[in-house]
Amino acid sequence: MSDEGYESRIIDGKVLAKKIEGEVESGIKALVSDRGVTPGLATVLVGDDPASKMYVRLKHKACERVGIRAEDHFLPAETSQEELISLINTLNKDRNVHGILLQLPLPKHLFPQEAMEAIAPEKDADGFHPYNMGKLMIGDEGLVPCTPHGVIRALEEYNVPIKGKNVVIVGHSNVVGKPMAAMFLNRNATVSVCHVFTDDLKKYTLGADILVVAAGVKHLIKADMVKEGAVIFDVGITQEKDGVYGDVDFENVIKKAALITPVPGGVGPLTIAILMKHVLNCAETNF
Ligand SMILES: Nc1nc(=O)c2c([nH]1)NC[C@@H]1CN(c3ccc(C(=O)N[C@@H](CCC(=O)O)C(=O)O)cc3)C=[N+]21
Repeated sequence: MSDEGYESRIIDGKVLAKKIEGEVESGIKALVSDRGVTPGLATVLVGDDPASKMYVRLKHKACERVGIRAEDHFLPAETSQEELISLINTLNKDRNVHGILLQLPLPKHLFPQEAMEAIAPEKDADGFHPYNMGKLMIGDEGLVPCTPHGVIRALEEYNVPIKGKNVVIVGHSNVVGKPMAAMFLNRNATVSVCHVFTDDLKKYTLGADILVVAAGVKHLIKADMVKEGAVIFDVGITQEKDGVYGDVDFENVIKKAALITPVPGGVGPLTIAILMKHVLNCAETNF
């Protein structure tokens, strides 16, 4: 690696996202011409949190690029659980809606778990429904969460072996850490999941051949915490006035990493491209 510049160590999420979106676009063209079906994604946003609004907008723009019909359902912050479930039931029955995305987090008075369970499992583009999560857990990967799916796709793209490798995941959320661990276990990696209560984080991260960090703590991972030659995915996003920061101290950690994702321009665009792929998959299997 010493004769290569740092550039080559960077996993460019935008480039990979473009490739995936190209595949999705072709798949959609085929579906439209073979069956006359245009995939549809319904996004549901409750309340007007600016970050959530931006993420939903990014997803709609991606839909436009690949040829997915996107509908935007905006509910005011004071919406009741019953009203939210009622909208989801309507979308479940709508034959032109193949994927449903309930943007998280929800306002505090609502129950996200119950709302996600209301989504028809076959329309669960996010892969958050307990049915899809359960299938993932037993090694039957259908609709899986987009970010972990994107990480696996990137490893495949760069021919990084997984079987028998030491994988360390920092963060045990239902949306990233837990499904990520299941996907690596399904591929026979040795998996450690660290989180806020982990006693000595560095002890684990130093042993990682593949490190996935999804803690939401700016620059949590420093250069002295990673192994030389590690492959590192930074899932964190901390928005500050002067910019967006990841969970990894990129400038310094890149010197030791074989491959690393930047923030922004890494896992984020990849996640959105995979979401597009899932909507296509939903439309292909359920029209
Ligand atoms: N049901 C649900 N599904 C989600 O997939 C979901 C969600 N809720 N809630 C919030 C998180 C966050 N998320 C992001 C996706 C893309 C970028 C992304 O593409 N970011 C760009 C721009 C970053 C910036 O400028 O702030 C980048 O990283 O380059 C970021 C964040 C999806 N989420």
